[in-house]
Amino acid sequence: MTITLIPYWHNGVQKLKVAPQAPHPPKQGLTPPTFDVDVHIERCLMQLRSKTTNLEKYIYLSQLKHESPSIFYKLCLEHMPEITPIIYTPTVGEACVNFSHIYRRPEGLYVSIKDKGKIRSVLTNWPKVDDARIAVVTDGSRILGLGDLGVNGMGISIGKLSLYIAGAGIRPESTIPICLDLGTNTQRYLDDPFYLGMRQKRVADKEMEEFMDEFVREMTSVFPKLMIQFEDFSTDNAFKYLERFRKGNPVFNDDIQGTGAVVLSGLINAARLASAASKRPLTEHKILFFGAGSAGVGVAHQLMSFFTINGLTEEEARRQIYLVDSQGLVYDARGKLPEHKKYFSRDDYQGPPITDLLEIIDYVRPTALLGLSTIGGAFTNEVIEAMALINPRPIIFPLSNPVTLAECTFEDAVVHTRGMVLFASGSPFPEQQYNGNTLYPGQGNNMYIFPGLGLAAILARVSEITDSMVEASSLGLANVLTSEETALDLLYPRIGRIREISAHIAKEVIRAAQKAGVDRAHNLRKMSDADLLRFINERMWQP
Ligand SMILES: O=C([O-])CC(=O)C(=O)O
Ligand SMILES: [Mg+2]
Repeated sequence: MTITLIPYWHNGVQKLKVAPQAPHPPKQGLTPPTFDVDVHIERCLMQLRSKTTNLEKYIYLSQLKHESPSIFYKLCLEHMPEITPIIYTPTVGEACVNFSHIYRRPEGLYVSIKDKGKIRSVLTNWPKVDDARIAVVTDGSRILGLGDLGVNGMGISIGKLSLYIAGAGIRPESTIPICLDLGTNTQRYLDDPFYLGMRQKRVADKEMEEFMDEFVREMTSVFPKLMIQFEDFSTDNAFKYLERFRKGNPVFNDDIQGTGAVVLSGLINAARLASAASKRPLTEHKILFFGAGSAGVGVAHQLMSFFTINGLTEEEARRQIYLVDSQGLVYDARGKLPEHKKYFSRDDYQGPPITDLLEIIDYVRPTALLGLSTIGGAFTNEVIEAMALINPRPIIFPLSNPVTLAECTFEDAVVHTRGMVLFASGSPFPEQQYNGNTLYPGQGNNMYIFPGLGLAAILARVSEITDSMVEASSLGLANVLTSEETALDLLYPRIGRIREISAHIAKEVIRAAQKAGVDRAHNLRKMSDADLLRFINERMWQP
């Protein structure tokens, strides 16, 4: 027997290890005579395409993932644009709504309010405690724009982690999808005999707080190398628990910070393209937020920090931002406001309340209109035309998920701006033909950010995730476009390049972590950028 040595990196030092022996060929007769993996990927694709509904496709893929993770992830990587909308937004939304009906087998970890006081004993039941590096945790209270889905929210934790594995090469056994069952206020589920969660209303704030304190304390103790991504908590709790736990723990909130980073990145590239006509840098744009929940306010804060880094005072930066919520323009004289909206409330408007979006556009004259309202179709043709009337290249981002809740379609945005729109949505839309040109919609979804950010957090073993790291992920994404992509007016890179994109983002985030002094893998500090990038690529799991 010959022994082959292969080089690898450990703590920044190149070492050698014995190459694994080729697996024994399958015993003759137990597989078909001419089985071939590459042909099998095509076979799976053919089987997938034969399903007539998206939900059936979702079920097919989750069975495939269970039976053969390597084939599943190979399929994902080779056909990212086709697979992503099934395992993730928008189909994952439908899968969550129906989760208790399509349920096949346990996947992930359920921690319920009845475990309060003994959460540790639930966490230690996880079969791969030592491998755990990343958990996506939801309480199901605001799944995409679909509202309180209770324990059915598990589907979103599973979907996000599939993208971590496919998009950033996190090892499958390092991931833990978690759903916290704190009850649900959705009566339809409480009445549903198939519903898999506790049949009770959501617990009161104080009880949730005690539960969350115990949960995070035990998570960091049972899984000391774990990063936690909070996902789809209702707005108040999203802000509250991010602030409560982010100091000294590697936690981040995908809806506030991930969405903030991805939208900033799209705005940077949109402003670059728009400036050819308007000569206006992003810092001079006026941004109107239609929707003031966790995502809207998260994006507004991300934008603020970009503005101030680029020379505006805090006051100047704040003046560029206008929030609209369900009661119209957010301004001081309107009366009491929830905490997360106060900072952006306008003091230069005295009333009366303006609720009509067209009137608000007329008053603000925004250069960019961002939809984070979960009100499908809120950007009517008149709204789109109004934006086109005041901007040569209007920036219109209907970001609500899933696709049915998008504020407008790409087609409407193209037609009513005569092809001039700079567009990104949260969920995917098909490209459009206009005047003989193909126009491409951007997908401003946090899926571009979290895989690379999480990979960086794991590799650099960070003690916390700073604003500067989130900012670095955003700028990293904005700068990763190829010249071919820029020439096509794309705002985001093609999703098929996700591994390359994630590696680049991870490098930028690790550098930011080092600057902030929150990295614990000090050996990465002395690597050159090229070595760090190679190290990141080598660490990615390959199906
Ligand atoms: O999951 C997605 O597609 C993006 C997201 O975080 C959300 O909409 O809550
Ligand atoms: Mg989310």
